[in-house]
Amino acid sequence: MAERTAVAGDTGAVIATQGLTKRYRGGQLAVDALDLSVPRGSVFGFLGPNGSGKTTTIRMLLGLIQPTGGAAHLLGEPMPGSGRRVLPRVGALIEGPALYGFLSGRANLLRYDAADPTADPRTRAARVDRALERVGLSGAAAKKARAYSLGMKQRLGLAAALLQPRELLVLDEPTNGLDPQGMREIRSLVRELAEDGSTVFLSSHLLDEIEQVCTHTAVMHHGRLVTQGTVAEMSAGARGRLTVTTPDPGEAARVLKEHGVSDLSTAGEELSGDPPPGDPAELNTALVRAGVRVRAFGVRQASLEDVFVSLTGEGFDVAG
Ligand SMILES: Nc1ncnc2c1ncn2[C@@H]1O[C@H](COP(=O)(O)OP(=O)(O)OP(=O)(O)O)[C@@H](O)[C@H]1O
Repeated sequence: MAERTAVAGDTGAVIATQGLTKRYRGGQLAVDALDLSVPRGSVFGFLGPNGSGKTTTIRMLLGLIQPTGGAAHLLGEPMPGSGRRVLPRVGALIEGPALYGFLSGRANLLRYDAADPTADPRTRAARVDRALERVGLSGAAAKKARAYSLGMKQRLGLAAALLQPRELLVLDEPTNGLDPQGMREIRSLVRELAEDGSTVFLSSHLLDEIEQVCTHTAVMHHGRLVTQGTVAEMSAGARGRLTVTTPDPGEAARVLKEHGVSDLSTAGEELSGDPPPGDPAELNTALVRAGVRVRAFGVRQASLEDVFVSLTGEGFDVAG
């Protein structure tokens, strides 16, 4: 789990929404009264199952679609009204980068840079080379983009977002469709970018990705914000899962139930359940006193999945 925290002494939110709402024309309420606050310097994971409203939120934040209600501020400025002024300070990667397959990686970036009226043409080549280097594509810069793997394309998209220094990076499912190696590369790049001082806001439907990379998270469910805060606080706030390994599972289950353990399940010699508040050592003592032979006893730290399940009463269904 990431241990980094937001930059000390600077609590300004780089993204703030108040009651942000989107109802699509067909009547679908995709985002429902969202109050989001993304601290400067955080790696903020916007987590939710498929269809929970993440992309819709990002599109509203970047001024790509109009909200039906509420307000959004990006870097302290109202959106979409201040888009022209704010968006040059924001790098974005949404729904896969738009690339020309017949051009090399470098030529693609040169085009991106040329489309930016604030970019000095005299320093263009150096900027492009630096961005390629940043994402580890210098060696493949002359290759046509259509020959790139999905991970390389994603990195090229990130390079485009990094041509200028950015205060905020907004990445919509940046590891979607990547193999484990590609995912690792993108995740370590995200960490590096954050270490260099950018705030990174990334959406994901992968719980472990958020746990590995992010300092903060907001959890969405059916268009509503379920919770937000630091990843560490959130996991600490939820009670972990108790597991006991014993050759006497029947007797163990009886004792654990009697001592307030709920949602018990047994698989062979292993039992698991939600422990009651208090010191779990008491449960172990009770088992031993009752003559249960305990081979292993532990409380696994709560994961974000436990938090999600406890707050929504539903499993975290990524296909949902
Ligand atoms: N253009 C649209 N018109 C109507 N409904 C839409 C439109 N775009 C998205 N929706 C619906 O709004 C809800 C939220 O979708 P959204 O794409 O924001 O979710 P998501 O969390 O980003 O999911 P995914 O990861 O699958 O993209 C879904 O029920 C989706 O079907």
